[in-house]
Amino acid sequence: MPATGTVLYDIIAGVREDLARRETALPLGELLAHLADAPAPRDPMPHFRARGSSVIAEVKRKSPSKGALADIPDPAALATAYARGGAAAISVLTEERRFGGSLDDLRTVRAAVDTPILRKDFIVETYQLVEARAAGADLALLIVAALDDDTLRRLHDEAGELGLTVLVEVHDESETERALALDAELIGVNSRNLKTLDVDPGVFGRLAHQIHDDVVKVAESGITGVPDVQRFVSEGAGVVLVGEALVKDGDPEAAVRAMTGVTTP
Ligand SMILES: O=C(O)c1ccccc1NCC(=O)[C@H](O)[C@H](O)COP(=O)(O)O
Repeated sequence: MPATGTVLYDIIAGVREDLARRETALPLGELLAHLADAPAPRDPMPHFRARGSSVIAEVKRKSPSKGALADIPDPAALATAYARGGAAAISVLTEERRFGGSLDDLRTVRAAVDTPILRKDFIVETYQLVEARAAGADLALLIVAALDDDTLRRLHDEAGELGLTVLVEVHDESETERALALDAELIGVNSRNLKTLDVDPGVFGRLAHQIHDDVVKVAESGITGVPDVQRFVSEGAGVVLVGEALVKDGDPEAAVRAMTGVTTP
């Protein structure tokens, strides 16, 4: 649903082109057969609900806002470092054009760690949810700004039927109300406006007040270290999602460990 001319609109246009090619090469009926070979989905929620901050550590090579971030020639090695550092989940960007990711990255990470994996992509079709599960993902991202209400609810329900935990992502009050209407158990507040790329750390604290205490709140984007985690935890975050700071860190294992278990002072 994003307005034409926004970054999010342009990303989704490319996603739809790439998705159409994959669907032609492997029709949904054939893809569905692959589900039988997928490992059972892992439930991230007990770790997310544990006392102190949990970290979703992201595999992210580049982005529209910052360009090239890290080559990541060995995503398995990075994911293993994240897991050793105590990551509650690993987010794998699978969008190719703007983030340099792929489903092969997700399959590689799946083979390397037991940690729950989030497929971080711009999901607009059922096919992408089935791809995620078949590749071994345990969570999928649904961006409220990218979907109308009917599609959002349908994809949310389909993801649950596939055994995927859904991270419903919002950036303003209206999108938060739409996420709450889904009875979402996991809501991510992205400090980054996906239409303009502006990052406002104040968004989380503003929207957290709208979100019920039984919903796990994830603070996403712009997190550079423990002070940012402390701020978001003090505002009600149970989970932080971190990409750039971790892929650029010389010791991602230690960086994840430092951001884990942070409680309000
Ligand atoms: O990161 C971007 O530039 C971006 C642009 C448009 C849509 C999505 C984008 N990022 C996806 C994310 O939400 C982040 O990868 C994630 O929250 C981690 O953010 P960071 O720690 O700032 O890399």
